Amino acid sequence: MPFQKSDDKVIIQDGNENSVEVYFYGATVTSWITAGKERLFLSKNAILNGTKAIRGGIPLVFPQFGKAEDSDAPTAALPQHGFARNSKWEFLEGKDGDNEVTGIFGLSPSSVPTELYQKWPFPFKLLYTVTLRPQSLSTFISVKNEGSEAFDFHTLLHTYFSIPDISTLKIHNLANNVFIDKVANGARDTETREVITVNGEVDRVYEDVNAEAVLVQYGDGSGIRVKRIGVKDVVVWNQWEAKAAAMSDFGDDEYKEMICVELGNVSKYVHLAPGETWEGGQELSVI
Ligand SMILES: O=P(O)(O)OC[C@H]1O[C@H](O)[C@H](O)[C@@H](O)[C@@H]1O
Repeated sequence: MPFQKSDDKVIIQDGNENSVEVYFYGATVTSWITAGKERLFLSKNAILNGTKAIRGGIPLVFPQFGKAEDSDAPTAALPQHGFARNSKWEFLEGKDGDNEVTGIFGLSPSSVPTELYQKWPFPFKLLYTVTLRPQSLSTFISVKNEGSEAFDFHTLLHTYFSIPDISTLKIHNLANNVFIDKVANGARDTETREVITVNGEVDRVYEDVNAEAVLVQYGDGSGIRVKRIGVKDVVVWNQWEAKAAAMSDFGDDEYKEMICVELGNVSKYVHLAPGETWEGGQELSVI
């Protein structure tokens, strides 16, 4: 059976040691196993009962990344990262294809907690398509404006990768892109490094990046190729020691075992006219 559904999640398997687990809460992918190996990070302190966004895996950001900077923005009243990660999605369909297995999840306003939806009351339909192949995982979002006025949104796949050791991590293919440094009060700069290493807090939004894919590479040369499909920006985040210690749903030392490389459209809003659909996502493949 490729789809094992329980009350709170579905596990999608291809019968060849590859699987992906998706919680209905947030449609959060919490595990991706290829060749018997876990590729995503999920905190040992993650809260999985639907009372807080899941700390790890691939939480979905919509319709606001972070907090809106402009207090007049229609998303200004929303909590950090919007409401998609705090809503219970529907598992709409499972497809068992040739060499791939797909789960499709949906979110409509009626499933968003009322107190959140009333802060951004635009009619929309989100579809989230998760496709497992032997060496890769694709995750795609589509956003449809079902109302009679345009709306603006951000969206992001906030992927937490499980890594053996932050001290040997290398991130490739972000050179020559402009970034916003959230650790330096939003200062703008241009990345000069061909190979990014992480030895302290990092929280950067690389805008409109030039490379098709970012490589997340571990000390032994293996890693994940993170390919952009229809999305423009890449966020790199590791909260490091002090912030990790201050987070209730994150282990004190776990910052050494994870890196977030997040693809989406967050430096500028996507403007969506009535009746229009926007689509974008990522393909993660093992290197
Ligand atoms: O703690 P959360 O609301 O899940 O946010 C976690 C992180 O998400 C993104 O990576 C942002 O760039 C960070 O500034 C933020 O701290």
